[in-house]
Amino acid sequence: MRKQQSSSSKHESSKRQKMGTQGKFGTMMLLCLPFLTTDVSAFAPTHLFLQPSLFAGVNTALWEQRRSTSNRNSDGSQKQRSRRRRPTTEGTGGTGRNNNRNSNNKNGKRSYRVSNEEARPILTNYDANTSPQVNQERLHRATIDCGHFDTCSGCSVQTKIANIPTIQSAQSFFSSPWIRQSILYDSYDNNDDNFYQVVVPSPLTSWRTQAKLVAAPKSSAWSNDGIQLGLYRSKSHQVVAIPQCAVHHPSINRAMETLEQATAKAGIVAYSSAKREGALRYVQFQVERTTGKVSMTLVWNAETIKQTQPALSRLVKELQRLDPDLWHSVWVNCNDSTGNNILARNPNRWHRITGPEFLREPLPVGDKGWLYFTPLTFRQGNLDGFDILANDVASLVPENAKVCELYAGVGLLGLSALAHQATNDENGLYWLRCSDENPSNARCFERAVDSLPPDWVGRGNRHDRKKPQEEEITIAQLMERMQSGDAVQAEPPVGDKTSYMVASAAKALKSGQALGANVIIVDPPRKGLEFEVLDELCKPIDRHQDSVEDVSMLTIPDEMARWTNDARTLIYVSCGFEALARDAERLLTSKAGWKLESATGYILFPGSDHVETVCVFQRD
Ligand SMILES: C[S@@+](CC[C@H](N)C(=O)[O-])C[C@H]1O[C@@H](n2cnc3c(N)ncnc32)[C@H](O)[C@@H]1O
Repeated sequence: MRKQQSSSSKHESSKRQKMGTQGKFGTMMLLCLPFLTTDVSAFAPTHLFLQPSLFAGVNTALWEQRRSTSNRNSDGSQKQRSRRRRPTTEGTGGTGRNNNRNSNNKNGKRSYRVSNEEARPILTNYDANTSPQVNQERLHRATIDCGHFDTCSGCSVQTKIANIPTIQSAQSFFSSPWIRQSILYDSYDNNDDNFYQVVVPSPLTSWRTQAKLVAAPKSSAWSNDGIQLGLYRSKSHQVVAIPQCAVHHPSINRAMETLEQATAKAGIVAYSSAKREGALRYVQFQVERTTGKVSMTLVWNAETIKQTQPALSRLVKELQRLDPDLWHSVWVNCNDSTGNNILARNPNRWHRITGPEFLREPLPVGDKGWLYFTPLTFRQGNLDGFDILANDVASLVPENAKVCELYAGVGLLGLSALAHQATNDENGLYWLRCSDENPSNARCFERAVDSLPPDWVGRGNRHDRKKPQEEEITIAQLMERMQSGDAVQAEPPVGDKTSYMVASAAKALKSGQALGANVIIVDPPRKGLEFEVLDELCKPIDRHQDSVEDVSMLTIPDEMARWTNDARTLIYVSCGFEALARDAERLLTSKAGWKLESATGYILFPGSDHVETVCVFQRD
């Protein structure tokens, strides 16, 4: 007989949340196809189809108010902020990492100190990036001032950076009469135009810690005098060089210059799509902020690593000779396809040539824990800015919540919520279940959880725990199993409170990932939620469905289950406003009972026509 679980709610701290059921989380890891590719359309500016209304200025007051209230204890006192200044940081202002890369070597280039293994830098720039005055300055007065502005397609504005079509569309959307009907009554005065807030959570320049660039021949003749890197000119295949790009982290510009020199020395030829010959197609640079070092992925026109030789070895040698301190790691992605994908998706096409596998970034909340990334995993383009967004999302999650995070990547948002609770509240999250379809994330997640205090993640001594999997399995093997339709069962790789499922969001839901969860966090790709996920979220609550946490405990057939039945809060993080508008419209016009509590636009890519939006939906 299936066991029914009882509801328990220890805390009254959240006015809206009723806690779900107790119990342990099921252990299945489902595997499915990863989508690791990025389309070349990512190089072109985004297009919006919503009609912009008159640009009427941007609002920030509510965001500031929400931030200050969410950071208060139940008695109204200010919660203790965990972002104490890092003792090892010299000087005033700036982040620990900035201070870590402020000296010059004899070539006039910055030299880098690798941070001490034990010292974990914290967000010393948190206060500046959330200051209302700084925000106003960034929105209205600051300029990007880049020499490439006239020719480069990357930026569309240099000043008044919120004056972009996407934000105009968002303002129009969130102030439309029907949306006003859908706003949670106590969060908003209907006559007030300030519901939608816009903030700039990082400086306007040097924010880009990840860049994908096109390789083109340096001279017009297709000779081997090296390559130049840049972006496609708008609506063309002509490449514009951007050596002094003002929004790049300085390490990216330095890496561009070094790679260009090295290709000339090593005689590397850029790929020509017209002739279908040449070697280097694209390059991805990812900066590890604490060290300023760069992980570089060379996208090579080859099927196998063997075909890259001996040119690749010559190039890597040259890179090490020219700037040995710069490189964190060098990877090759063998991509000989004729399609639009920048990166070949098959893990067998990825090869780590030098350096460590993982890039490490401080968890955005608190002063403990790390996040781990590889070039095969998704990583935000503006990590400083996303740190603020993650803090905001974390503070929206009620105490003792059961959180299901879909499209979780390496678990950045969910683990931030866990750290926020552990740092500020007595009881922390009840549990956190993350999932993503890319199998490379699971190991990064496990490492991140391993870097947290054991009691945060619900285990005694992490060194005593049993091995997560009996058999060692590579990403390529996982991929093969998924392609043959197999699912792999494994013990949860991490403590009792946290787990990771490798599955599409739709599959994760239908295997019970959100059963019992009162909070769901979604951060889908630009195209928005999968249809099946949206469909589930649009179903009204079935009051007769038992609140259970595991599919095996359902007392109804799976086909009749409502897989998000326990969710009362939905936090939707969106990088594609058009898709968000579509999904929000469906959620709010469905019978699911969702109301919109808040909508905040984060200008995460200052200069470009892009806004990241966080919408909070609630239902009783
Ligand atoms: C915008 S990223 C967000 C990741 C994470 N929140 C972060 O900030 O690092 C979107 C994630 O969705 C994943 N993804 C894309 N399509 C998916 C699908 N159908 N089901 C599950 N995950 C998917 C990608 O692998 C990627 O990790």
